[in-house]
Amino acid sequence: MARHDPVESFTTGSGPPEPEAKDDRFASARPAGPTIKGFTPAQLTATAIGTVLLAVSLWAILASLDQAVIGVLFLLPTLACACAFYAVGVRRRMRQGVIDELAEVLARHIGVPDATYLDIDARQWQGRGWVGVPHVLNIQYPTEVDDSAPDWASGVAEAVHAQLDEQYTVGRHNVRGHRLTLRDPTRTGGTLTPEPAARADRARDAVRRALPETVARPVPTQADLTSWLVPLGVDGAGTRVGWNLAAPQGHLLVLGRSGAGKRVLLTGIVVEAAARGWPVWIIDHRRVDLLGVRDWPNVQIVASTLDDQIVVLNQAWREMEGRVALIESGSSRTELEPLVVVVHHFREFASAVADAANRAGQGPAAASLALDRVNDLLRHGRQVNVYVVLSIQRADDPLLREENRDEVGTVVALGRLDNRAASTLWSGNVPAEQAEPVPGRATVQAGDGTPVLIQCFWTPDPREARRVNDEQDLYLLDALRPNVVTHPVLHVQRSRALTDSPEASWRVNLNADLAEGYGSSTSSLADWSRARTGGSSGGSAGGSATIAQTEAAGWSEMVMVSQLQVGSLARLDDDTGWVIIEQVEPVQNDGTKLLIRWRGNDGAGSQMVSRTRAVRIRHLNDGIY
Ligand SMILES: Nc1ncnc2c1ncn2[C@@H]1O[C@H](COP(=O)(O)OP(=O)(O)OP(=O)(O)O)[C@@H](O)[C@H]1O
Repeated sequence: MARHDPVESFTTGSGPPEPEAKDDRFASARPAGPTIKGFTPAQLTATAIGTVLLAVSLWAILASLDQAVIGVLFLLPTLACACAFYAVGVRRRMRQGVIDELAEVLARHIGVPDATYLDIDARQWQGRGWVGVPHVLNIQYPTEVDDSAPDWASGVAEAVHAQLDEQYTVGRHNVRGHRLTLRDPTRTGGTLTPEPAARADRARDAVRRALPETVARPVPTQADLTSWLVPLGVDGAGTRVGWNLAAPQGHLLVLGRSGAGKRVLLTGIVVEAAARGWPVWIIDHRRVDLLGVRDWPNVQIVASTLDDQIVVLNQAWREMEGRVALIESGSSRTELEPLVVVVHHFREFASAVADAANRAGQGPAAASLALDRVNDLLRHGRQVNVYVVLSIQRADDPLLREENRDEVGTVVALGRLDNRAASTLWSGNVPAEQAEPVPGRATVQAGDGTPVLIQCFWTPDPREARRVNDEQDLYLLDALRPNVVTHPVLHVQRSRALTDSPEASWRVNLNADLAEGYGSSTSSLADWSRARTGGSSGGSAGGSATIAQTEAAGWSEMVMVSQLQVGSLARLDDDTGWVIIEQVEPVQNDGTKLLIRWRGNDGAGSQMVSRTRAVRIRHLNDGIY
């Protein structure tokens, strides 16, 4: 297995990242206690309840003195007062909610650990319905905050403007007291924060002119293939924007509603990873979205049933644990090649796993298996070069906990996000322009960098391209397909059939393994990965033994069509299935193709196939079928 040297072209460095240093500037800064001016919502609610009780008691006393009518005359205005107290309490709570959200956004913008480090005193609520917006804001921040930049205060005003959709001017910036006062423009002079709508319109027009609607994925050069930067698309200036696995947080999160372009983007990522010779494991919860890459070289498995998906996730986790053990026993991270684990439609997958666990009568720990495993992979995977690509529909999905967001280096949000989701996702660093409703149009943020608008590369679905016989797409796929297959296909190997009961199935899944080839084989996936990385460098003696064992037993492999021979047992495509090759002839006037005549279970046929297409063959003397 090839070692991965650092690649110079990386902007953020490549190769195994060092653990990041923690920001301890605020270690000694005590969070300011929240300052709530006037009555709290709870006090107002208590007053309302007290008033109701008072009114009812008064009425009861008067009624017992045969003065019920006078009692009602007392009761009605007092109840009205109670309602008013209650309504004011509710409004207070809603205003407090607005300020809490603003504090979250500002905490990220200012760079304090969380919202409790800020004290925001919001006053003069006016306009905008019943709740209103504050026209004066006093923001007290910790002394550790670096507010020396000349545009620091106006930057905060802009962040408040983006969150509350109201213009502010900087009323006063008390640098010594670490207090910033923002006011609405009618009360004080000063520079208005620019209107987001106008800013966004200008930026959107510029981007619309610059970004094309379809950009075919460029065929990787030799230099690209040694890089850990996986191209995602192009920005308005035509510069490639990529996912850098070697960045401090290596994983990738893909967000987007139905039809936004997740499948196309994931197909591209799989193709790029496979071209670099990295193994790819796919959990495709919709079952058919990524089926098109099932026969792609180096895509070891596309798990489309829930049972298989559970096994693949579990095995990815075990693989990670195995790699950690290798590192603990002295191996170097640079000996471990990247393993890319794609979890497509994570929300649905996690829910389905929870349902399966409940059906099987398992406890809450089992129900959160998918979530826990993915969290572990996100947290520790990159230390051992196991990288997760997570796709999910909504940016505000509660499955994406804040700490997960910190583990994910690159986020691609396809399509539009609402303001709230955007400010949470981009940590207050909200992009000036929203993605247009064009498939594949996305906002990308790498680390804490500025989010950029890109058009994701178009990568055809190999199955679909074959089905509709789209010549251009087939040509592109031929060029993208790796010529060398470094990782064999895998299948789920279970100890026995899954027919007994949900409980038995659950247990069998947890103990199931992955094995090479389509048939039964003894080598486990974890062994195989380690074997490839440690084989010659002494990383895993057990792994080397596995390869030898596998080769003695024989296994299926991918070859180019030009390598097919008469008598080969080959799988040309999904339609023909496994066939025996009877003849291989050149095609007249087209040196790029070969005419293949074959015979299968359902009869014989012929087809013209590109010489460079990779097809899977099985060796007739290996005895595994
Ligand atoms: N990068 C792109 N360039 C050009 N067209 C694209 C691109 N991405 C997606 N499309 C178009 O949009 C369609 C829908 O894309 P895709 O299937 O990837 O969406 P999706 O987000 O996976 O949807 P779902 O969640 O429903 O599976 C594609 O069939 C394609 O026609």
